[in-house]
Amino acid sequence: MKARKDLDTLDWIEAMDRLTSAELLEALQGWTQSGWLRHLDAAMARFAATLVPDAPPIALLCSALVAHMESRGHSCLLVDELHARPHELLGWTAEPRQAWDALKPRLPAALDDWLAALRGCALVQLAPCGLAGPGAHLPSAEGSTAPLVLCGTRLYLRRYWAYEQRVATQVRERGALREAVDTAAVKAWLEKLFAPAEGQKPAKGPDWQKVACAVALRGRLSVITGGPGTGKTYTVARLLALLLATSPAPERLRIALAAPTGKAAARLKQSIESSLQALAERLGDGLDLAALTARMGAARTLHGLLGGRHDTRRFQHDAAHPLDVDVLIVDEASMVHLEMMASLLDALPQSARVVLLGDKDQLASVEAGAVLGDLCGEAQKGQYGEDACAYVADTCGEEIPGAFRHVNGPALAQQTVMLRESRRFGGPIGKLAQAVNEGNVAGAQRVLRDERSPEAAWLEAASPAAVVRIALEGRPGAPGCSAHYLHALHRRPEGGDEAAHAAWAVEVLTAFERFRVLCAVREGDWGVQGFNEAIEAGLVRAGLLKKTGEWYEGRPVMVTRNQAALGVFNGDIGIALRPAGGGSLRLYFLEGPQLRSVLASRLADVETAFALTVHKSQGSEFEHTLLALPDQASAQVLTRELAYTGITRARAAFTLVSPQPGVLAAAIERKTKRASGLREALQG
Ligand SMILES: Nc1ncnc2c1ncn2[C@@H]1O[C@H](COP(=O)(O)OP(=O)(O)OP(=O)(O)O)[C@@H](O)[C@H]1O
Repeated sequence: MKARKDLDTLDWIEAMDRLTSAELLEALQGWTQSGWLRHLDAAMARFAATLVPDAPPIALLCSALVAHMESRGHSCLLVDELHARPHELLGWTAEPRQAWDALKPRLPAALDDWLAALRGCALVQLAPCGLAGPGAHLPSAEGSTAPLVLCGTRLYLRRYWAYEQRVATQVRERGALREAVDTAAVKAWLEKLFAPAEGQKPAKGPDWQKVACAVALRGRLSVITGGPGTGKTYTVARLLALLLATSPAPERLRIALAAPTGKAAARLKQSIESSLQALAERLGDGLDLAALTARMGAARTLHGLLGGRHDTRRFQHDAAHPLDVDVLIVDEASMVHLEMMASLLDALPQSARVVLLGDKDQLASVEAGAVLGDLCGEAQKGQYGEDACAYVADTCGEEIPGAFRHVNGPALAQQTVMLRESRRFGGPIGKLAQAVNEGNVAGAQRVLRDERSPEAAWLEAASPAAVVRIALEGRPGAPGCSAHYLHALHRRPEGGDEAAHAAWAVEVLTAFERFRVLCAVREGDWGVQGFNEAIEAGLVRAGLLKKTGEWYEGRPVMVTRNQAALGVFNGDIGIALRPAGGGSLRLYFLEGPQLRSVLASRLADVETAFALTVHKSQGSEFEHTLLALPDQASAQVLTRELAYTGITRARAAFTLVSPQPGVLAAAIERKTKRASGLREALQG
């Protein structure tokens, strides 16, 4: 009896000490003021408390943290991870870690209690794990307005759960649709399209490019992944030719090209066009590839393609107003976030084919989701089933090796092909990228320290001043630096000759594209802002730039907001120049070979672009890329994907600059894991 009484007392003391909702909201407010959470995160918890006044504190805490995790790119909050490893999940060290540790004893101790509290709370709707089933992917279908959705131990903001369900449904349905294929005709065409050029050795093992082409031909959705220079666009150009050759009504084939940024879209178009041109020269009159090129039209940003409207998440094109296309090619798919992918797939007519191209190992989108990574997580292994192997044998005359076969391979794996041989990188940069990608720290360090290969170099214990020096003077053995485009700028033609002026502007812009400083972070001496100021000041000191105000001739800028009316998009990079014959500064952009300009004073949302974040550099390449890795960046920033993406922006030379050698190892060892239920939803 006494023991019972003691227990009651303990329970009572424990209950007295339990955190109240008011205390939790106050703690969140404090965390916001300390900069550990965003204001929006704490506001989410307050909103939840208003919506459901008796919501338990753990539900309010999770409301704030699910919003916080979304801002860090996660589609959901892993409640079990939060319970078991809160510091790692939140990336909190020192002070915030102590704040969490002080709060934790006042929360229920067991994960089951957390989950029970969430399940019993009116803020939370329960959903099955995996794909919720027909109709259930529409949030309104359940008539619930709960702002959170719990699937097992994954807690979502309702919107993100709905996006994930929409993407999974679309991918599974489209991935299973097969087009009728005349295998004999396709085989004959593939042989022509992929015939090795004179003197070229045939591919060792299966020609994955050919396989990718055949696979994409028979499905309504396919994924072609591979590192830089593995021939993704080369392959897709051949797919378009194959579609033209085998379509019953080729003259009516509507093809659209798109990418997340304007720059990537322009590059895709240029690359496909040059591939088609080379192919046309080789094939002669057999196929009217010139007509195909003409019909492709401009490559668009995904935002532009879908008809993005100002200040709304909705697009002109959606399930009710689908896109007018038969074939959609989307490049740089690793940059496509979950919400955009849901909108894109919704807006595709059932009859259309979509081909996603991208490098699954690159940084995922800035916004939440890691869709390409989730779609082709197992691409390395192939996992082709009997039917796919037979189809490949019939159309490509290729035997898929046993290592890439699987009796029960996932459905999407049958429509996914990984290209494995880089045609661009063979030397040190390729080796370095591979070592980083494989998590091989010693291998990466060896390449960077090998003085016999100046293509890749490492200033291991340097200061930010070393970066500025290279930007100004270059590095021996590496082409390009920031000063070079200014030498071009000073060769400005006299007079008002428009053609001479345009040729000069192209020369300046092209020279600028040869070199770039890439940073892991935005702020501080090692960040984009610090380097932009320091490089600009250095160029002024060297007499190469005259800074006459915010806008000055030669200022390179990146657009930071879409301004469709002006034809400029987030991520576009231009240089301020005076027009032919003088006048107000205009911002000149190069899209492929096309030059265009906008009055500089009309552009408010821009920033100087001597240095960029690695994120913003995706979809671009520079002859010489300098990657500056600080040691003070938060753990989430310095990752393997960041290092790999930075390195693979380099075409001919790569320079790594770090304040101490350990930074590289730390980055390589930290592989990003974005919380998402997409892989599971695609399978279940
Ligand atoms: N099978 C091949 N035979 C000959 N040349 C090839 C082949 N595949 C690709 N190439 C060439 O290799 C280069 C890289 O190809 P491509 O641009 O298609 O690669 P990618 O994967 O799209 O690269 P990135 O990711 O950088 O855009 C191009 O010059 C292309 O013409």
